[in-house]
Amino acid sequence: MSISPYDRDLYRAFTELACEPGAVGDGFARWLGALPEQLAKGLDRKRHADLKAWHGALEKLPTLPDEREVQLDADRVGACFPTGLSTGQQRQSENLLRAMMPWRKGPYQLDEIHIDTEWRSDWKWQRLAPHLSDLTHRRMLDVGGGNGYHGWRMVGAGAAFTLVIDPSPRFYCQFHAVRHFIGADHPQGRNLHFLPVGIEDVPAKMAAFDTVFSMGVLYHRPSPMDHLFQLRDALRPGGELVLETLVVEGDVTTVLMPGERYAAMPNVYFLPSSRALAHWCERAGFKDVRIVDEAVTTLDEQRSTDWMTYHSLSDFLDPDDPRLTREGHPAPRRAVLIATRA
Ligand SMILES: Nc1ncnc2c1ncn2[C@@H]1O[C@H](C[S@+](CC[C@H]([NH3+])C(=O)[O-])CC(=O)[O-])[C@@H](O)[C@H]1O
Repeated sequence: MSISPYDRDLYRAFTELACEPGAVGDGFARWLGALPEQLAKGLDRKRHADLKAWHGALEKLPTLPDEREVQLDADRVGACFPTGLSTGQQRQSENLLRAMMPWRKGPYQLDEIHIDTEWRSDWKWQRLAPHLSDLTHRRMLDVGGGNGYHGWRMVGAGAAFTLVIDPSPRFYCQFHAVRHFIGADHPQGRNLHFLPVGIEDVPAKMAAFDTVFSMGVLYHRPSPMDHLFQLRDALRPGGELVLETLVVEGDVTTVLMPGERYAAMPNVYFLPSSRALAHWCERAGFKDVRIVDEAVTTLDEQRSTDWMTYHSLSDFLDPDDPRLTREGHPAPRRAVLIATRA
């Protein structure tokens, strides 16, 4: 079996974790066995017609100077090079990064290239970060982590091992492009891993992660309680869940199931009130459940940019009443919930 250089550190980290005693070792040993098949399926060029072009762009990124300054915090996520990149390297990098558009999650600063993404993902992090347990030395899983923006913030906050899973092969390529700038051999570059799979591919009853994030995923799941059970089972007892999803206003019994589309998105199933969401989490085996943030998404946080030129939130709202989506539902409102696995 040949392992792509992009996935070498992923295998190395899984192999080390598979040697740990108890549930962690057992869970990662099972997952390690499934990795070749999962990677082959997630990166199957027959299923994803554009993958060849994104992969090609990734492979053409120029070799960068070893000396770099990595920053993974509120001011910037990215790296710069004290010796500078040549104009040719800057231009080539920017063209190749643009070949992976649309860039939805970020922003990133890769030397002088500012990737102004559709979402200000840093604002979401800023809202939830004060409520997290100390991430130092923790083992993290980010389910549906997009191109890895929040994963980099977890590494920046001191997490030991962070795994982003997301079934999008475009996000896999974007992640590795950012990692190329941060440095695959940089201590922080080595701590973040990406697997192009969905939550359904996480082995059953891992009980291995100290913290599990699921942000922007629950409303896409046709069976939200099953999603909560899967998140619970990935956590060790006492581990922390960070759950962010679309909600509606209402009491503990309120839940909206929109029609075929919600804010133009297909595959949106259940939008509970935040109190109903907390109740679901308690029923799923979580304790100390608390809603730490609830806010209507603003047009400054999600918008079209030079790096994501398609329609965005303003196009999905009722032009006469921005409190409603164009389908007549309440406009997107998101809650962040933190809970502990009982
Ligand atoms: N079965 C699945 N399992 C896991 N992930 C999935 C699945 N199906 C789709 N996804 C992925 O879930 C992500 C949802 S976006 C949230 C990104 C980030 N977390 C954010 O909070 O900004 C939604 C939003 O824009 O908020 C996408 O990247 C999908 O590819």
